[in-house]
Amino acid sequence: MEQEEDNLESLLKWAAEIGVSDSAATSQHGSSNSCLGHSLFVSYFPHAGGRGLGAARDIRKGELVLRVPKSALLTREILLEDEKLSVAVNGHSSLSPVQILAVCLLYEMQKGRSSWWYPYLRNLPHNYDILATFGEFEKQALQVDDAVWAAEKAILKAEVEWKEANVLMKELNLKGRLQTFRAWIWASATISSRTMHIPWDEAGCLCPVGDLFNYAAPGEEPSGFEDLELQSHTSSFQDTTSLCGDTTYMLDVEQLDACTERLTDGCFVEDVAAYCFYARENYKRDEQVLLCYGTYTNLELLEHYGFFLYENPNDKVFIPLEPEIYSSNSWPKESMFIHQSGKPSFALLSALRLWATQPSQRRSVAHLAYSGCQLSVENEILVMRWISNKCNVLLKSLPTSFEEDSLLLDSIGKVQGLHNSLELRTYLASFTGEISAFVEVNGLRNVEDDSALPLSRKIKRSMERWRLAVQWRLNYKKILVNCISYCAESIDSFNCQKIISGTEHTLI
Ligand SMILES: C[S@@+](CC[C@H](N)C(=O)[O-])C[C@H]1O[C@@H](n2cnc3c(N)ncnc32)[C@H](O)[C@@H]1O
Repeated sequence: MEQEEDNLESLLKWAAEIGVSDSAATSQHGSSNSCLGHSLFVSYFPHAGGRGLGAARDIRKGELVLRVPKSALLTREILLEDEKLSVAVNGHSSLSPVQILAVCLLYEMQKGRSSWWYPYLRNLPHNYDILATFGEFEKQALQVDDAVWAAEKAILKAEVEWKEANVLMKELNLKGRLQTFRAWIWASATISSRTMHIPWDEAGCLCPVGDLFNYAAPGEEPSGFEDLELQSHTSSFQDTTSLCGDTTYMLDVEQLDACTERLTDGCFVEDVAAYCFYARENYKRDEQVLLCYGTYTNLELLEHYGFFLYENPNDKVFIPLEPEIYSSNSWPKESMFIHQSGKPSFALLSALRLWATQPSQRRSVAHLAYSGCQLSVENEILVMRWISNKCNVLLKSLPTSFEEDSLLLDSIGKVQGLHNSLELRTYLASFTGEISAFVEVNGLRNVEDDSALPLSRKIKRSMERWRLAVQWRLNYKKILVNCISYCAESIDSFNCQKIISGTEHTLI
């Protein structure tokens, strides 16, 4: 712990020396022991990302809170100034920019203390929980086909990319441990979860100190109109055009445009040749200052960043639809889903209303369906029943129920609090099912009775990924449960309308 604090202190000192600053006054560069203190400080936020940045004072929305000069950004371009690396990389033009950045990163790690980036590199996380790190047990614990496939794809992609880069890593004489799949996953996860967009390199850059911001999802779209759902990634800067007051250190329109394109609250600003980070909202002193990395579902967050949000306004559940539904409308597939709240998306409702209409009548009501109108009480009840039934079938097709998962999650939480293999074995002895399978898979069944050794790091990591998988599927099921309630409430209200109007066929 003390070592970590020392490492962090050296990082902040080094960053100050190279011009990273959270102060608008450029004169502070190089003189301070830390690049932070004016606007930000590093702290630990146990329920929102762990290590992150807090507000050192009250901060107004739109204020510049951190600037990282171009020379401090770790890019392929800078790392390839090393001649040996550059010559070797030149012979491997088939590797992607991200693969090359991964090799460059591992090559830089090999330099150890002699690397110019050492103060930064040694503060990088040692482990990640992105989908590509999931073992078979953890992958299956996701239960939902789409998620299991996403994990399989991510693992396969990492393996293929690693094998492709292997020749280059050998040529560079990387140490054995830096050539392993484990090291590759570490480098890929570092890139996936920490790089920021730069206009001149699609692999992005690592941004010292700037990569300490934890994530907040972009808020609701300003108009609330769901067409915006069709843009898979929206910017949290959309509503900052009304900024007022002292604009000296605030986002100007051009910067705003630049950042909007990049879809985050931070962007590279050419004029000042620095990565600039702006407050996405007003913060009170000591609150965590968050950054929007983009618009992601929970599965996407897990895939690329190794975490997800319990409350994610951009989470979605896709229910399987009959081919005829897809062919009877022109909505893109990805627009037909259920929101985190349980409400069917605009496009899903529109598509189902049309599909539930007699084929001979579809043409005449299509314009109403596409503009979001309900077609008739009967049609609406049919649609709600259909969605509710689909959700029920989907829930029943999964190996465990919402309630069972909640209990399991409690047990995993308790297990994570245990200290050694003996405690673990004793606690888990009474369990069957998935818990028992975890014990088996991790070889805990054969632990000696008197083993009071602390749990291995490997087991703790595996347990954390298992917890993530169970929590993810629980959130997924919660959306389906919410949707069933939403449909039931809608059906009740339509039945009331039917009674009042005395007819089943009126257009609403
Ligand atoms: C760019 S880094 C942010 C700083 C990071 N916490 C650190 O200690 O270096 C992104 C990583 O932080 C964690 N993270 C960020 N936001 C989070 C959040 N809201 N909840 C949980 N973890 C989060 C995830 O592990 C993610 O991959």
